[in-house]
Amino acid sequence: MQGNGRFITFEGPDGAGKTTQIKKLAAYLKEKEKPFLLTREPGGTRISDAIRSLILHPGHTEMMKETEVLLYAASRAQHVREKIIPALEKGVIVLCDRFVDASIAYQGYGLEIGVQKILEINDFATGGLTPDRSYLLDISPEQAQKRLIARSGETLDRIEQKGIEYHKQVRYGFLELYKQHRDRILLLDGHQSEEAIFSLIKKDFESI
Ligand SMILES: Nc1ncnc2c1ncn2[C@@H]1O[C@H](COP(=O)(O)OP(=O)(O)O)[C@@H](O)[C@H]1O
Ligand SMILES: Cc1cn([C@H]2C[C@H](O)[C@@H](COP(=O)(O)OP(=O)(O)O)O2)c(=O)[nH]c1=O
Repeated sequence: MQGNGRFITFEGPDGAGKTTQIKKLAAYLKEKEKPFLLTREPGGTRISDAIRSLILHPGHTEMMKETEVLLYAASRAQHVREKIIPALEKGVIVLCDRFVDASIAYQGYGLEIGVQKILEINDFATGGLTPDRSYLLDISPEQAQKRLIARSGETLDRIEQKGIEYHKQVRYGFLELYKQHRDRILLLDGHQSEEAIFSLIKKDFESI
């Protein structure tokens, strides 16, 4: 860990409820007057947000998987150095919607690039920064798809548009990560109610 802050990430397939839960934890910290930073990947800085638009653009169908991996890592490198580490050094609690685990699940497993390659690239990108705690929301691809279509009837981005097989592979990747990092990752069943999930997160957060 860097500095005195705590680095907390939220992970899981699209539609699992990460954004909902991270906002609840942020509201809880605000109420307790604890300094926190709410951020997300890809994004979080001006440069990282520009990279996000490049990656998720629905028209960029010709994007090579190697390009995709490096763009996520480039976005992360900027985010870690410009925003996350300075906040941790000031003792701020950093809540981040997705981090390296997402690259392992989506690109390592989903795009079949392999975990080792993703780890090498991301180790360079992050300088070895690892979350203190990660909340992994698990959900079936079928349920996730229903939620995404219901969510404001928005158009699905380039990743969300990929088929159900890709998303099954991503979910499998996240569950494999959990098996290897039980000390860092708390697995939560995303099919439960928002309140039930948050009470588990709150209880865990208070204990770390
Ligand atoms: N536990 C839950 N049960 C039912 N619907 C949920 C739950 N959590 C989130 N949702 C809804 O599902 C959709 C996706 O949730 P969101 O938090 O945006 O997921 P993510 O950030 O993981 O993609 C939203 O419309 C949200 O209101
Ligand atoms: C951070 C990251 C995200 N992604 C993907 C997952 C999402 O489909 C997309 C955008 O993430 P996100 O903004 O979390 O989308 P959502 O709120 O719908 O869950 O980027 C990767 O494939 N690799 C990564 O390293």
